[in-house]
Amino acid sequence: MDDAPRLGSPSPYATFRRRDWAALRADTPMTLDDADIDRLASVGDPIDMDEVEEIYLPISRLLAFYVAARQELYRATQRFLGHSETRVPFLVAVAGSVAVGKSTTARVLRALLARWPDMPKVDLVTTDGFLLPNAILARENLMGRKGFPESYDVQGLLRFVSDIKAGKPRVTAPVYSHLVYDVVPGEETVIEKPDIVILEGLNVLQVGDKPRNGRVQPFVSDFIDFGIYLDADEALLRRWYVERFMRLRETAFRDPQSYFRKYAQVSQEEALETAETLWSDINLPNLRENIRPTRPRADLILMKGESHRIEEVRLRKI
Ligand SMILES: Nc1ncnc2c1ncn2[C@@H]1O[C@H](COP(=O)(O)OP(=O)(O)O)[C@@H](O)[C@H]1O
Ligand SMILES: CC(C)(COP(=O)(O)O)[C@@H](O)C(=O)NCCC(=O)O
Repeated sequence: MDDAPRLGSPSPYATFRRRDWAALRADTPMTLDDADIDRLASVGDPIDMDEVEEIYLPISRLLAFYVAARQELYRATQRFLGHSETRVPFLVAVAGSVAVGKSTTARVLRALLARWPDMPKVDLVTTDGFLLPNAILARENLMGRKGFPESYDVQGLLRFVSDIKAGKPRVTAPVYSHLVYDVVPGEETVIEKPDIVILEGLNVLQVGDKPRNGRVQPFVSDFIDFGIYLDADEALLRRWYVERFMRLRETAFRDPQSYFRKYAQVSQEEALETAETLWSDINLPNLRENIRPTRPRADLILMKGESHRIEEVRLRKI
């Protein structure tokens, strides 16, 4: 991984091989069983008890320290201002390429954090709900740019995260359906009085555009308390994307409502070609131009190898 700062200054990250990271679990108890773990995996993204014990329990322990420390900082400001103390939700971001397995990571984290002894309320939101509807993307000639910064309602997403951090008791987000490949009109996710929100998506560590009207543009990453970047080599990501597409042909694409239903009918070769094209024309350029450049902004970088196993962990130490 190349996250070293320029000019020979020391890396801001401490790097761990899997075994060394696993030891940092210390005495964190395991609160999930095999059935929980099976339920949390996504299509084509396997996860097992070893992965939870060796990778995710140390992350859960680390996050407990971060949440307590962040809360103490808020309290300091509130005391200074003479305000009565209120809790401010802690925002965790999970970023990374399409098909890297962000949704599994986000779900496992949610399950672990929700079982901390103080039973925090943990909500999970994906940024795809803030994609512009297909009707607008088509009108703006952006259907081939889904997932790129210009395909999102950035202001809506920004309002959503700033409302959460401002302690608004009820915040809503639009909902995206992978099945119909579009935002679902009238549907929403409701977030009420969360302690922790996990925000998962391609763009959660991105920063705003160039200054406009003399003002620096804020972005979602301004509100993130802890950012995780899930990474893997491009060749693996491509393989996982294509394999998932071919597996979905046997399942989700058979649904008459599926945007990709045509690909459940065509030949294996034609479906493969489509998956390869979606990867090389949309998802790979987006990874290179907009997603991977945000990696050095993460607090924790998880590097996956074959079989989706996390082989290396980098933790920001400065
Ligand atoms: N065309 C599709 N039809 C149904 N489900 C899909 C489709 N594409 C992706 N998914 C599912 O949507 C979820 C999010 O996928 P993605 O945005 O690629 O992120 P990641 O793989 O990093 O979790 C995954 O659980 C995946 O299995
Ligand atoms: C919906 C996505 C943009 C991911 O959105 P996210 O939740 O990360 O904001 C992505 O899964 C996607 O559909 N990309 C478009 C190209 C494709 O069909 O693979």
